[in-house]
Amino acid sequence: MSDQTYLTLDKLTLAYGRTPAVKDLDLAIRKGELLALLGPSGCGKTTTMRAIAGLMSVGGGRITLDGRDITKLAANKREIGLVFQSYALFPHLTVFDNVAFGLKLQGMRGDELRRTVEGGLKTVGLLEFAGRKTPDLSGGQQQRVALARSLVMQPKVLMLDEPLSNLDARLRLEMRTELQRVQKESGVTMIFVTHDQIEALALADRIVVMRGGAIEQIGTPEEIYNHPVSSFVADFVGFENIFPLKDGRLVAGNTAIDVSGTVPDAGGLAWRPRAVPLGSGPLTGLVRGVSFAGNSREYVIEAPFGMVKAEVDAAAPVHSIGSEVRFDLPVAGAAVLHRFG
Ligand SMILES: Nc1ncnc2c1ncn2[C@@H]1O[C@H](COP(=O)(O)OP(=O)(O)OP(=O)(O)O)[C@@H](O)[C@H]1O
Repeated sequence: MSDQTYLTLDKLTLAYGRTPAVKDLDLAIRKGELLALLGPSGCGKTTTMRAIAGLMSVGGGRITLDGRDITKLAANKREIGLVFQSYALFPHLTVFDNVAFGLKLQGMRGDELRRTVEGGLKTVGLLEFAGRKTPDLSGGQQQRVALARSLVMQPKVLMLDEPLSNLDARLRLEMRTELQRVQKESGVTMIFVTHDQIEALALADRIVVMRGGAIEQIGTPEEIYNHPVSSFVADFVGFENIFPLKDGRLVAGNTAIDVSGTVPDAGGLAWRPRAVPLGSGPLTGLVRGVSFAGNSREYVIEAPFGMVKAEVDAAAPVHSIGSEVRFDLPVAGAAVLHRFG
């Protein structure tokens, strides 16, 4: 991956009629990067992707690809590939002919066509299926045909909209690894849209978390997972205990929470259940729920200021439902949030 910016969105503003969808979005994507657009439904991921692909007109701002302003360029001139949730394969054509389709339109024929299509099928591990009709393939295989069909066109950027959401859990895992491998091998710059944080964390080089048509945070999976900047991102990546700071104190409602450690000057603090020790500490609560999760046990504790979730080793002493338990929210184990709300 080069450090140079390859695709740039500059103050991009998008709307459907009078309904704004994306506002003043700035984003710089590097060549060869695998970038995830992550966020809840309606945050503007698909709209952003459609604008990059040239499928919707831009209300304001600029899109630059490989040094060229493509803001107003027709979709078919942008050299951007798209793989949709529904693979949109031709059912009456073989795998080979599906992958060959776009190349033929460009006038490629004969040996060159065969070599290119076979190369694409090899990349996605489907060479032996070249003669099959696409309805006779599994969902994951169809997805790979769609991927090969886009890859052989050698797009400057390949965009995938919820690429794994139609697959069952096992296939999704398999395709995740596959997508990552194909991206690294082909070196193509890839952007994928997802609302699944696990998928984004597992796959992407960098994640863009979107909220309400704007970027909430950009970072590596480690940065997003360990250092969410806001309560919104923390909540999205599985911090279940999130509290605001007011006047240098951690609070829930109007109640101050006694944490151990010095509270920083920030918008709030967040703990994953794993970071909440049980059995000792300055806080007390009642156990309202316990569930066994293999290596660990998950507790729901009712404290005077609200519910707290804790996860401890399954081998640790069990606290039964209804019992009082001591616990801690140690500042040292918290993610410090710049913004709350
Ligand atoms: N065709 C449309 N007409 C009017 N408004 C639209 C249209 N498509 C999307 N919107 C609105 O634009 C905003 C952004 O939608 P968008 O589809 O980009 O979100 P998303 O993050 O991709 O969501 P999802 O994960 O549900 O696909 C939303 O408020 C949505 O209601």
